[in-house]
Amino acid sequence: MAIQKKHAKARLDKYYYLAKEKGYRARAAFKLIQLNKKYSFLQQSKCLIDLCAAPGSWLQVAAETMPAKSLIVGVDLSPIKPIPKTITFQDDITTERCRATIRGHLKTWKADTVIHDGAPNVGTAWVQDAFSQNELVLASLKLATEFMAPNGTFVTKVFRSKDSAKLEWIFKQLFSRVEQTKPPSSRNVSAETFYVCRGYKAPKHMDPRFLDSKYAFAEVEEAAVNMEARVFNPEKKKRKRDGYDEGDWTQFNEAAASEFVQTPDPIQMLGKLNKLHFRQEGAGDIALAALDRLPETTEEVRLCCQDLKVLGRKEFKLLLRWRLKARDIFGLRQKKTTDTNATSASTTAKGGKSDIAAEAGVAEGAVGEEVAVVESMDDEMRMQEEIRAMQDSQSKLKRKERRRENEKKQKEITRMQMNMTVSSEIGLDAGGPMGDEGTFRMKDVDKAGIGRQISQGRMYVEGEKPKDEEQSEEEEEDEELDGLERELDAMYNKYQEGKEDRNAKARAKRIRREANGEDEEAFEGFDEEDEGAETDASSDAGIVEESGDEDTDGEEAELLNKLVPREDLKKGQLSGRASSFFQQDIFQDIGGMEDDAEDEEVDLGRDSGVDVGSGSSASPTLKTASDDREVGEESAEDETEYAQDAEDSDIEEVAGAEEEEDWEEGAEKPAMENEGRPNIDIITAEAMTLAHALATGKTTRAQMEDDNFTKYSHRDVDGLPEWFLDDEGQHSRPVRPISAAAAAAIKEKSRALNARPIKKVREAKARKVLRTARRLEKLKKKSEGLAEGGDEMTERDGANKIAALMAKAKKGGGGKKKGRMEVKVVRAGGQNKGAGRPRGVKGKYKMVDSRLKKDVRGEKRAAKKAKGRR
Ligand SMILES: C[S@@+](CC[C@H](N)C(=O)[O-])C[C@H]1O[C@@H](n2cnc3c(N)ncnc32)[C@H](O)[C@@H]1O
Repeated sequence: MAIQKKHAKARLDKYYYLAKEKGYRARAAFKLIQLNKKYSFLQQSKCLIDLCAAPGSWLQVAAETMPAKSLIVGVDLSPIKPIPKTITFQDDITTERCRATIRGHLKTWKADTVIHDGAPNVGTAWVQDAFSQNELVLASLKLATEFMAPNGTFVTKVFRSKDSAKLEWIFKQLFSRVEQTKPPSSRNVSAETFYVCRGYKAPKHMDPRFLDSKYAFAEVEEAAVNMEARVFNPEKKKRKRDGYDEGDWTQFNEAAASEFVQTPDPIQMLGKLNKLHFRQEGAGDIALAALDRLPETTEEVRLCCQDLKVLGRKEFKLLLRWRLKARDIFGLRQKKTTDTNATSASTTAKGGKSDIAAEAGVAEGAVGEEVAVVESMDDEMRMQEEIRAMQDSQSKLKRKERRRENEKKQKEITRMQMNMTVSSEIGLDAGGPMGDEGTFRMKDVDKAGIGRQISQGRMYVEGEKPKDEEQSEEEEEDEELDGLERELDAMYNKYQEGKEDRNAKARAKRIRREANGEDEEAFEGFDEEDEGAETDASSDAGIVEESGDEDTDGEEAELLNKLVPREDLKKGQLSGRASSFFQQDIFQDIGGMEDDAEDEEVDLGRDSGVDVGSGSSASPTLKTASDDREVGEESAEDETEYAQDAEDSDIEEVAGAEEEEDWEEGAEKPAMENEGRPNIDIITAEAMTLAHALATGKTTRAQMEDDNFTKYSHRDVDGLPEWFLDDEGQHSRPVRPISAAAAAAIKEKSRALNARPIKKVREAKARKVLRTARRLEKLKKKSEGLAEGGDEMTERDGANKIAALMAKAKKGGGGKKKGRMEVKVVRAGGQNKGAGRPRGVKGKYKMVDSRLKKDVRGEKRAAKKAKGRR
């Protein structure tokens, strides 16, 4: 009972209270108000019928919105208390009697609007409810078609269910504009939705079965069946393609993989579903069986189908590519040129070979409702079709593999050209470019003509040199693949957009990624991201490339080109991330950094503010990467935080620009230095560790340079797809060791940042400082005046006055504000017994009694004890 009460209470939302306040009989009034706000049908109506109108809130809204002297008729199973300007009666809208009564009230009039908010009386199961609600809708539509004027508007509530699509189809036959909408006042948890059907076509003749629930719901499905397929084979079997089963409102949705192959909108499907399955539920599911047997349906594909929600770009493309292949094989895809496919398409059209193939005519580009049919077909022909398709796919696969192999080898050669690798696997024999000593000689390459091939962007291994036809075919295929790649990219972006529409988190993630992406690009050409950050940081810490260094040759100069003095960084030679990082106000006015640039490397550690000696040992131990992963992650997070802070500070700068100008001499500016040292804990823990190691001689610069040559140093990014680079950027990066001291410093820095007051507080404080400075300035002028006016007052009087003024100004007084009035504490009891002001007490007073005092003290003691125990 209690639970029920709570539930009922929870339903009392703002619309309930609003309805009460406005005098509407039900909160439902707001649904009509909101619908009318969107479609403005009431203002233009002179005659309205409200079907299922009790208790009458829609009638109330209609009466107050429609023009004066309009005819408004309302009917309901339940009695409706009289409403001014309306006619109401009690009846069942599905009966003939109700129809006759309406006719009696309307006489010769025709309704401009028919509204229906009927709901079957609750208590039955949901499915049952939905069905009778749909019946009610049909009954109301039937009345509407009888009493509505051409071009009239019909508004009805529909519960979302399998049949709502059928209802929509019926509406669309009778009205020129049909829109489905859910007004904000309709609870989200409710399955109800509203259809606003405008422009009644008023057909002269209508089959009575059209609006009969017994036929109507079945007929719609029939009507939507693919007409072409029906011509070929009148014996058709309907396939369940109209969404999910009724009442299936679960979060987990799956569909047969064959449906994914057949759907004209794979993106929507991937976005909606959790899983694609290969379960063959009936013997008739030949499509699924054939798909399951395809060699293209690899383990990887199956794995991707298992959980669609975790698909990344790569997997997403894999599935789409697989779908396209399957569609090719089953003849579902209309290929542009090749004869084979043209033949396949024509045979499909003529004979309807496989069940999927039969759908080819429906599949691509079909808009709206698509109901597929399973054709009966000759088994042998189907087998032949499948065999042929498989053979096609096999030969294609072989060609592709061959090409891939060639590309691999071509890459291998390019790498060799760059002296990156000495490979014996590139399939080049003794006459090849490998010299006697195993060194690679470009001259030999040229002799073999390989160079020319490379420059042409293609490399074939001897003995495999393709014929001209094959080459052109491959080129064609290349182009097609490029196109496909672009198409897949576009599809993936569309899918991501859809995901972002649904999910704010995904949106935020993308924005963050985009922001970071820009910066990552800035690091391209050097090593990878982290190393870039490291060197940036190092340069900030004052690591300077000594121009005349013997060790530094051209290559090293390139490698170290990020180790530039801070002034250069300031001049805008920073990477995107670094510059946004250094825009933080924390970096402004940092003294000593310029000096650092001229200092020896060894000064680094000291200047960096890394407490070299802190910790138990004089030289802090370098922890292993895995030990410090957490810290590393934290520092990465910190960086993002900084980047965001940098943005914030930009905004603040704009906001505070005026105040900045107001800074006066002598006014206290926020300290930018940390106990005289520059706050260089701005850099990452990794960079700190590095600087520290350099400062303490744990590593040398040469060693550092060597360390920069890692497998991440030179990435061959040419021709690599974007998704791959995305993944690489995210996961393939070196993990550098971080010292305990650096980790501690970074943690401390985070703590300091977190402890920073919020912008508003900082602004308020700055304003206060500014005000004080202004007051002091004013006072200075005043005191000068006083000192000069020595005739009237003695020197001492003048000094006293100035001192008093100064004290007042510092206290913040001097304005109109009065000082706080003192509150006198009076002990209750004794002569202060009884009500009223105690004798001899003036101004504000507070009565305390000893008991209360003791109680308060006792409570405090107890709380302290409890805290101590914890
Ligand atoms: C949600 S209420 C309507 C509220 C109404 N629009 C208002 O603003 O006050 C649904 C109404 O449909 C009525 N109803 C259900 N089946 C009906 C039927 N067969 N004939 C007439 N009214 C029916 C119920 O009696 C109920 O009052």
